Order: sequence, then structure tokens, then C-alpha cells
Amino acid sequence: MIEFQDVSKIYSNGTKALSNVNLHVNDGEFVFIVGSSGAGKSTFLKLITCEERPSEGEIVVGEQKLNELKRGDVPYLRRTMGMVFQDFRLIQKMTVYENVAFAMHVVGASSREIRRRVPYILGLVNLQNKADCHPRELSGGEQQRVGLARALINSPRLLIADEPTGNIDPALSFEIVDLFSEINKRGTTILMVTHEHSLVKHFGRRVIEIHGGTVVADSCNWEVRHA
Ligand SMILES: Nc1ncnc2c1ncn2[C@@H]1O[C@H](COP(=O)(O)OP(=O)(O)OP(=O)(O)O)[C@@H](O)[C@H]1O
Repeated sequence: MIEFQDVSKIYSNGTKALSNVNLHVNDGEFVFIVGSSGAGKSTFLKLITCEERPSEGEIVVGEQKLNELKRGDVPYLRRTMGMVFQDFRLIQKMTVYENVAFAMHVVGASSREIRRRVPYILGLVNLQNKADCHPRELSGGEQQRVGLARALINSPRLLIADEPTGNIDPALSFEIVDLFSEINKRGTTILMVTHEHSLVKHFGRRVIEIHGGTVVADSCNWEVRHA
């Protein structure tokens, strides 16, 4: 569960990125976040991951009131989340297998668990044949599937994706969101920022539209109104 109560964010240079945002996302939902450049979408995600703190208002993620979360506890909160980025953020000198295994290693998983789980997750994103490749040897879509495998490896309850299809071929974008849908069916809540209206229309999920720092639409019929 994610709850925003009267949340505003003003950056230190005075930019008001979000104003009085109120919303609720239930466990298991798949939500697209849309809006023009500079609307406040990334800020919204960064408040959930505690990369930024709200200037006003309260945020609850799961059982945790983020305002009460100490800085030292932020890494534990992040372990309940998987994150996928537009620029993939893979470690270039590691293979596909190592990139995914590393995410398990840093949370203290045993070598045995890592050897068991990494092939399973690589199979889930259809990359079992690329385990020994380096990121530079992969297409954009394949690199993003590695990013997704890495985000999923520790079984997060929540997947946060900031324009995950922004750097890949539009045709492959659908493939990535298909994978997100599969993951969502298994119970993971998904928040995905995107500029691609064709994806939003195709997948027909809840859409939160942010404009100038405020939520201007929150609807499951968004694609009908924007057809
Ligand atoms: N660290 C920061 N310091 C000051 N202002 C910032 C900072 N990060 C973002 N902003 C400003 O806050 C506003 C919202 O930015 P944000 O990145 O949330 O928008 P966005 O909707 O994700 O945009 P885009 O689609 O272009 O990525 C913008 O005016 C931006 O310039």
C-alpha cells in the first residue's frame, strides 16, 4: 500500500515540484504515471524510495510512515522495492549473470541461494542464453531485461520503473511491459512512469496524470478520454 496525504515537495532552489498530492495505491495494482516533462513524475517516485523527502505531508509505504524513517533505515526500505531506470544502470564489467547475482550478494544471500535463483530469474525475462554476455553485447531491450531481472531478484513487493522503455525500440517496449504485467500477476505492485501513450492505451491500467506538480487525473478510463 502506498498513501500520499497532502504531500508537497519544494527543492532547495525554490522549485515546487509537487503540490498537495493525495493518493492511495493498493497492493497488487499496476499504475502508469504520465505527464509532461518537468511535471513532477520522477519526484513522486523519489519520495517513495526516500531519495527525496517531502517538504509537507505524509507518505506511507507498506506499514512504514516514511516521515518517521531514519536515514539509516532507508536501505532496508529499498530492499522491499525493485527499481528499473531508463538508462539501465548495469555494471559494464560484469556479465549478465554477475549483474543479477551482485544484487543478491549485497543483501547477504548465500552462494547457494544465488546459484539457484539467478538462472530462474534470467529464465523469467528470457535471458538464460545471455548469462555470460556483457551489457555492451546486448540490445537495449535485452539490457533492460537484465535491469528488470536485477530489480526482481530479491522478490520485491513493489517495482518502481522510471521510463523503463525510454531508451529502447518502441516495438520492444511492449515486450518489456508484457513482462511487467506477468510480474504484476504474481502479486508485485508496479508503478511505471512513461511518456509512451501507446503503451498506456494498449495495457489499459490505472493512470495517474501529473501536471505542474498536481495530480490532474487518476483513472482507469484514461485511455478512453485520450483516444
Ligand atoms: N534536485 C532538484 N533540484 C531542484 N529542482 C529539481 C530537482 N529535481 C527536479 N527538479 C525540478 O522539479 C520539477 C519536477 O521534476 P521531475 O524530475 O520530478 O519531473 P518529471 O515529470 O519526472 O520530468 P521528465 O519527464 O522530464 O523526467 C522540475 O521543474 C525540475 O526542474
